[in-house]
Amino acid sequence: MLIKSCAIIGIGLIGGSLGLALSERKLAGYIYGVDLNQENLALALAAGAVHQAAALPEAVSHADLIVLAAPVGATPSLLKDIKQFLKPDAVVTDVGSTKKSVVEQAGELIGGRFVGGHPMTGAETAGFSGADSYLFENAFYLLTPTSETDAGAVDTVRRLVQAIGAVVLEMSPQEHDMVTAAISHLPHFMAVSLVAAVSGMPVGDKAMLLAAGGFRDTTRIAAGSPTMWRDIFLSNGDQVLWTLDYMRSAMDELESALRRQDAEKIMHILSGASNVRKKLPLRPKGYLPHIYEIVVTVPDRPGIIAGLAGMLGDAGINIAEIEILRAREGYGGTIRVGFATAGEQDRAMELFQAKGIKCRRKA
Ligand SMILES: NC(=O)C1=CN([C@@H]2O[C@H](COP(=O)(O)OP(=O)(O)OC[C@H]3O[C@@H](n4cnc5c(N)ncnc54)[C@H](O)[C@@H]3O)[C@@H](O)[C@H]2O)C=CC1
Ligand SMILES: O=C(O)C(=O)Cc1ccc(O)cc1
Repeated sequence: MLIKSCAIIGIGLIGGSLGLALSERKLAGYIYGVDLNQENLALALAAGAVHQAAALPEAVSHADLIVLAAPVGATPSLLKDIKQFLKPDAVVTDVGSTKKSVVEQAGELIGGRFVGGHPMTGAETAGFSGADSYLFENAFYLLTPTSETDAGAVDTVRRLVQAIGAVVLEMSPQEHDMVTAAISHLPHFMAVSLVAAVSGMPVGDKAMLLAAGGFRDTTRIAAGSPTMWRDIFLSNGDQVLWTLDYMRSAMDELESALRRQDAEKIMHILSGASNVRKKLPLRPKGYLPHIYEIVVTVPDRPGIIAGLAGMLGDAGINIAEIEILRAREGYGGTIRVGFATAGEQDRAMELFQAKGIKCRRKA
């Protein structure tokens, strides 16, 4: 056990997943859940993510660790609310998607015992019903201590984050907000704008009916919680606007090449993006062990994944990772299967090939 008593304020997707991860791994002796939403509290209690649903004063006054996991717009008033009830040596952290303003406010209100945190993992489903105790496994978890932050408090949060299976990266709140504006907030801005733009076109209704592949992939995150994303945009407005300047120049460049019918320039831009996209790491390379992968193409039939998993299981081959890369109704799917060793990868290839299943080694 790392923490005797913990209070999670906001027991939705992230707070709930944290509660599950802490309780299943027995990392916290007692977990209080605080939320305005009674349904989320009841679900969290029933699933064992918290031991007790409590009011904020009771939870905070007993807790050694307080985790703020409500949307970032609620954090400033929560910091004020918890201040008067904190035990003298309690550590406070948050999971919010933006860091600079929260870390500044927390520094003023709470001092060095606040450690800014941000798990780089999640989903577009809000609320406890989407909570998952494995959410943090192998995910980057950003911590943003400053020169004012207490080293012991950082150590407490770092050990807890590592214990739930995440990979800690430390950076300044300012750098955090620039990086996440680029890889998370700008993509969300673009996904939302893409949905709005296409819905507003005269062909919008028919286009939505046919939307598949590219449109679906590019807009998945637009289904995320409007409350959460409103707060993120408002709290990181300057950095999001800064990334939009880059976005506009990139779009202008492609647009002007198109207006000029400049095939060579268009090709150059497309190839450049294609090369960068293909090299995106699937997982934090260098932090986790190498995974030996194969890609399997199978018909779209009920039970097909269970069939593949069963064949591997019968042969004593352990699956380290499995991911559906593509699944189109009626067209079959492509599945990436990862193994811990090259030997298991070889044996899986032989097994599938012997059964006539289309597969290839992933480079
Ligand atoms: N959803 C995601 O993929 C990720 C979200 N985050 C951050 O995590 C935080 C929580 O997000 P989610 O769990 O996704 O949202 P959620 O909507 O699933 O959960 C938030 C919970 O906070 C509660 N809440 C709101 N105001 C409150 C208040 N004043 N006092 C107590 N409870 C309150 C809500 O009732 C809700 O149950 C946000 O700051 C978000 O930016 C960070 C990483 C990923
Ligand atoms: O659904 C996804 O792909 C996400 O990227 C989830 C997410 C949303 C907000 C964050 O601050 C971090 C991760």
